[in-house]
Amino acid sequence: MSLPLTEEQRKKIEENRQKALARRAEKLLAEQHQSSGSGSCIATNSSQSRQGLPPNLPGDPSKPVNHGVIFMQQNLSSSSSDGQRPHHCHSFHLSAPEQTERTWKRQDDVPAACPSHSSSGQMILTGISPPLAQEVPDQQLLGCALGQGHLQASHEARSTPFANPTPESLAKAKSFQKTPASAFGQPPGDPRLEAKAVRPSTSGQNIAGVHCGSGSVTPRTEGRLSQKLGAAATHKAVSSQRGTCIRSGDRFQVKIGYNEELIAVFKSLPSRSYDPATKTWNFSMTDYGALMKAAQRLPTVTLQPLEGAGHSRESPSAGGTAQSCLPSAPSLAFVKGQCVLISRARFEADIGYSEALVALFKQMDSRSYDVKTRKWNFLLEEHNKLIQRVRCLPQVQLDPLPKTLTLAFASQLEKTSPCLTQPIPEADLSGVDPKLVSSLLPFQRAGVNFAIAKRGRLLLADDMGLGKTIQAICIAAFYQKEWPLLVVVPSSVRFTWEQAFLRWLPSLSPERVNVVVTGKDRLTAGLVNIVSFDLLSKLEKQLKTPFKVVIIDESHFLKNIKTARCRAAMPLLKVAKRVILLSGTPAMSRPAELYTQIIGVRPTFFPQFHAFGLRYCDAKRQPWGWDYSGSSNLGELKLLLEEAVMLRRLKCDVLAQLPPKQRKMVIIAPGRISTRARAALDAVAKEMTTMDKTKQQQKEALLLFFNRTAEAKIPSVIEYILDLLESGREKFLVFAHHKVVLSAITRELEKKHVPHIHIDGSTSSADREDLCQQFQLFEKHAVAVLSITAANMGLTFTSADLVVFAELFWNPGVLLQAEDRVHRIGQSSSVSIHYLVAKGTADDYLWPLIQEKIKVLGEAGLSETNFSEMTAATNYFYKDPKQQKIYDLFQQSFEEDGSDLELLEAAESSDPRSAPGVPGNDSQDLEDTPDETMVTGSPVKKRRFEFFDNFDSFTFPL
Ligand SMILES: Nc1ncnc2c1ncn2[C@@H]1O[C@H](COP(=O)(O)OP(=O)(O)OP(=O)(O)O)[C@@H](O)[C@H]1O
Repeated sequence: MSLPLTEEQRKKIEENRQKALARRAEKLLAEQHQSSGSGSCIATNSSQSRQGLPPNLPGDPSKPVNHGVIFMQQNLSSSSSDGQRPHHCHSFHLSAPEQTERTWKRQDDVPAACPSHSSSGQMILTGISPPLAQEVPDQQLLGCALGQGHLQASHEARSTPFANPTPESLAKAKSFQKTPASAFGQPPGDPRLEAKAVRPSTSGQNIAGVHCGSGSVTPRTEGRLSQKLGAAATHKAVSSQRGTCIRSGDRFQVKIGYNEELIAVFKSLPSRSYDPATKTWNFSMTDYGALMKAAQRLPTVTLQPLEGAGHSRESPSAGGTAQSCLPSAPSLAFVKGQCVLISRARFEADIGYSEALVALFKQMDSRSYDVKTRKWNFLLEEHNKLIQRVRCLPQVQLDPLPKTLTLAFASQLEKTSPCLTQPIPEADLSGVDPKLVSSLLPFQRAGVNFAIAKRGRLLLADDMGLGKTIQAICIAAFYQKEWPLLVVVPSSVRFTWEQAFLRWLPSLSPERVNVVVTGKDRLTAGLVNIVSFDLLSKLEKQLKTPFKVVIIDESHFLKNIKTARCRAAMPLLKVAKRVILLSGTPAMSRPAELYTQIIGVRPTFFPQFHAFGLRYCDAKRQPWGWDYSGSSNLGELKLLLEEAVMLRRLKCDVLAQLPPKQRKMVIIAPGRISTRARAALDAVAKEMTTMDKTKQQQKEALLLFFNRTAEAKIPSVIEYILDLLESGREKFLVFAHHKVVLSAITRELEKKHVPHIHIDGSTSSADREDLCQQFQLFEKHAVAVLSITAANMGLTFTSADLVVFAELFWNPGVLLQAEDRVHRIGQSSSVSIHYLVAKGTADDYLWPLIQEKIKVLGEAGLSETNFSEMTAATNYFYKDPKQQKIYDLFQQSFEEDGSDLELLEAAESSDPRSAPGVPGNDSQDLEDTPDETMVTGSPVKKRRFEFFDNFDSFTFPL
């Protein structure tokens, strides 16, 4: 056991250690000099030294880039081994001799701004060459010494990583402000004491002197640097970092070198803004008083107040109290704020306190004071009067409502309208197809009226499934005289729109509807021209005369102004007379997404995005530019949208008018079917009509056709699902039959990281239940990929209200049961069902077949479905006699007793790739195995066709 060291021995060791550290620092400096030749600092790379110090973010406003500020690393001899920066300055003994131990470096030369520590936790000094240090003005040096001055009273002292002020470091920096009080043995937090402690006195005694007074130091004076420091230490007022406040409009900026404590103060001020160009902070005048007060408490800072603002630190009043040093009125009294709309009739003044202003408010007839918000509000008709009067108050700046708002609410502002809410007049729809008009639900009719009252320019933002299509067609038809009409839609629904026009406007000849399918097509070939967003951007140059009436479906696709689709569409909207934007989710995450849609409808609103961003996106200046991802004044934005741009009804608002189920036939893009798939389909169809086949061969051919259809539809199905997700559909089911389709969908969802579940014939009963529960509980978007035959019964998915059938199935009972996974007890919404139907495939026969069967069910009182109306109205039926033959074949095959089971079994055992004479049999990527091959003999398979015995799906009350 060794004897304890004597005091003298300890001192000696410490002295030697200090010397060694100093030598090492010098050596490092010399090395750095050699390597860089610039005299800049060395950033050592001890991993320990970087702990908790994130690398500098480029342009971080808190980073003292190019401030020309130095910081100091110290190695003092008092004890503290916790490795933390001290919070109390009494452990900091600032004296010349001690400072000779310190080395200095220019912050902008220090990548990590962090001292190195030896593995034992001791700091390795880093530094710059003495000449550089000598160039630094004294007050900066001392400013840094104090500012960074959590001078570590330890051998393990660490410098402050001020280039990377983390929240913790800032918090510590703030806590340092309390140091003076602590230094006097006072409990921290007494501002007056603190102010006294830090305030330079007229006697010339400075804070450094005060602090040093209590410390013991080893007198040792070496070199010019230490002399400077010594001088600095004894002349605090001279040495503290000096800065000035400069007025700039209604704000003021602070010109000063980098100082961590001061930055912490800056960051605590609500109106702060950092200008990376000038590398200065600026503030609203409302924060002036607070800033000066806080700056006065910082021993390291001397801030020259604004001209005419009263006393500065250099000329403190004789009394010497903190308060006496504060700049006084008039600058402090300056208040700035803005008017904000709070209802269709009223606005409030969002502004700080000013006696004169309150006196003025009290003169307004419509004044009202909200005790909760502590703000005054007024009728809009007094807006202009108030603004005029406020302009006479020199210390007040109250910004009026933006011009856009005054235009939108002109009738209230100018008091031209006697009542607040004008009823929307009933539009005269006598010129529109009566079939369409009579089909409109009451809320849809109201939507049409609203649109016409807005002269055909609006954003119709009804919830999904509320029938925006029928309303848009009706509005457009009201302006039929101004056609040709342009309809821009996601490519997956081009043909659905064509069908909708034909369905709702029977007077419109099908030849006059032009669906643009390729980049070679003409954009103006029809009276109604339907084009996808992507093709529009390729074809808009074709346009010689602009369209006067334009519909944009899923208009949130235009949310990003930089996209080609947006660039192509916006000029068209600007010149069109009528603009009907449709979206169930106009903004999915932030108000900025609404901008293009707002100016699409009202091009004069907020001509500059920046003005919109400042008001509604909480725009913040960042070193890399403006950040518009936030939100502000949302109440006002809502009022503006409702007044002049948008109509939005939610499903729950109009539930009573909606049927419990709404089915939609979605004609998916034939263009997406590859040439090879098309050839395979044609070959099978031909074989079905030409060859004299046995019954078995016929069924095989039919199943092959069914399988080929499945693979041909995959790209369109995936496109449709992705469009649904992009449109904000949160939860839905996708049913398919073939494994190849189910797997392709699942793969795509995995690729896109969309939460999903997958249930097919191979999923065990226990897993099904678990997956089902998972889906029910998913809070955000999720897709359930389900086998039509393996998941069509016994499962509840009421947390979704949309079912998509990627494939048709010949047995409508199975389809209806599948629909009822969502439409059942527990469902509180109207359910949408989308059947994806591909022309030129087996769907051409399956779809009418399903209609027929459903009709029979309906006649037997077993179904309330409206399938047939959809098909008949859209002229879906085939006309070619050859097709008739195939249809007959389908019908015969499926109508024979037990054919379902037989066919399915045949399908399960068939391998279309091996079928003779079928093009594309060499396909590598096709897996035609129908679903459920794994469950041969399972009760599920037997049960699935017993739907006629299971009426629950038709009779369950909601
Ligand atoms: N008045 C109506 N009469 C008959 N069917 C209607 C009516 N209104 C809507 N539908 C049907 O409801 C279904 C949903 O309508 P639509 O597709 O227009 O909704 P949406 O609001 O555009 O939904 P999404 O935002 O999901 O596209 C369609 O099948 C449509 O034909």
